[in-house]
Amino acid sequence: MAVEPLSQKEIEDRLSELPGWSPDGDRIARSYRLASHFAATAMVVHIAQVQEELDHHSDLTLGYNTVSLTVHTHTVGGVTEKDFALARRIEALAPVHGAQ
Ligand SMILES: C[C@H](O)[C@H](O)[C@H]1CNC2=NC(N)=NC(=O)C2=N1
Repeated sequence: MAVEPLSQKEIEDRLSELPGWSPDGDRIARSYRLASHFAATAMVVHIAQVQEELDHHSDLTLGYNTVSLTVHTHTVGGVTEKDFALARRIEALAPVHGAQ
């Protein structure tokens, strides 16, 4: 997969198709609210499985009933298609966990 940094317009276009995700400096970011701490923790484990599968990892914070994460591509120090591929996979698994 291409790992060239995306332009601001390319990032904005892709974010427009990912409700809840937003630009955050040289990253993209999303926060989820869940029904309990255990639900949030289970979602973190699921995200970790997907990240290992993709070999692409977010920086993630587990709160009482929240999961907050940012994603960027370390090797280029910016946002690439790999970040959006991970974001889409996280969006796809979020409903399983009742994440808002
Ligand atoms: C060696 C390993 O494939 C690389 O370090 C991977 C691991 N996970 C990664 N995750 C992210 N977000 N960016 C990377 O450049 C990256 N590189």
